[in-house]
Amino acid sequence: MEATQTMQVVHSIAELRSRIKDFRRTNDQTVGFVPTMGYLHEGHVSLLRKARAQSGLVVLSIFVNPLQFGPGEDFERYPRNTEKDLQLAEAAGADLVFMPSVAEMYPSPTRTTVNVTGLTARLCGASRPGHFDGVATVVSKLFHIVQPDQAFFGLKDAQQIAVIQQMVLDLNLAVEIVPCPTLREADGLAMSSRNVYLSEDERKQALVLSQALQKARDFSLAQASFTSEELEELVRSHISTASLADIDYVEALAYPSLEPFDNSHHTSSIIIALAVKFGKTRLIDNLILQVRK
Ligand SMILES: Nc1ncnc2c1ncn2[C@@H]1O[C@H](COP(=O)(O)OP(=O)(O)OP(=O)(O)O)[C@@H](O)[C@H]1O
Ligand SMILES: CC(C)(CO)[C@@H](O)C(=O)[O-]
Ligand code: BAL
Repeated sequence: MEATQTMQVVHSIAELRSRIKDFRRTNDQTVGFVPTMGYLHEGHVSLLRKARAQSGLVVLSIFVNPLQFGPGEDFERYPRNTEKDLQLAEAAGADLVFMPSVAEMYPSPTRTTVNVTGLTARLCGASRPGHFDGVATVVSKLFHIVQPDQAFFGLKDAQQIAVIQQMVLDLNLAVEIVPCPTLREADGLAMSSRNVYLSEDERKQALVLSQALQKARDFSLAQASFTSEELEELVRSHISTASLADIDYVEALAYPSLEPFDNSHHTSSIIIALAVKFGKTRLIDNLILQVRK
């Protein structure tokens, strides 16, 4: 297959494998992979563009993975728009789109799961028990199916990247994980498929998230050193100015170890990660600071 051919959509694992095999037989270029849950926005498009620039074949997956949703979460109502997704994917240069059904990915109750310990103890791992088992399991399956040289992930899900990097290391998977920056709306809100759930008021108030992180960045630049508590308090107090915000967590940790730190002098990279609910909508965002020594 030539990278310039029109984009192809496949639903079965066997067909995807056969197309990638054909590409590998006739090419020595790399395969780049962008896993998503669909309802694509510019954040996803930026991952596809990066994959396009670096790979001979660009594979996109669209699969809302039931294994990573807990009871009472939004699996059934997760937004879907296949027609628009395919238009955006083609414009961004995807070659192959893999859209399996749940039955194709999980033909029988799965008895094998991938559990990354330690890194999943805090943040979304603590708030969404089992979530990262679902993510690591489906990403591991997708990596085995696609066998990409590189896989592109957004830093909006920074804990997810740390977990997947650890899984790749521990299981000797032959794929390079490429972390990509968070794309934001013009006013600063991190792009997310779930933003569509927000009411007009919630959307306005959700701005406090990126503002709070910006305040934390300014504070960190103005201080010779600081503690995690100082950063967390600053972020929490700004978010609390929004009456509709219900904080799930705000945590400052070393990154990518996701271990607590006392004083910024002791670590080189710090994440301030947050999850906040507006009504039924849970949004995440984060900021990664490189600490001056
Ligand atoms: N704003 C963004 N900028 C860059 N990458 C992003 C952004 N939002 C999501 N991604 C990345 O796109 C990939 C697929 O994510 P996903 O389909 O869950 O989208 P999402 O918008 O994060 O959805 P949701 O917020 O509902 O979980 C992940 O690697 C994710 O980190
Ligand atoms: C990586 C992923 C596609 C696995 O379902 C999902 O967690 C996501 O969209 O970030
Ligand atoms: N981007 C993370 C997918 C989820 O929230 O399940």
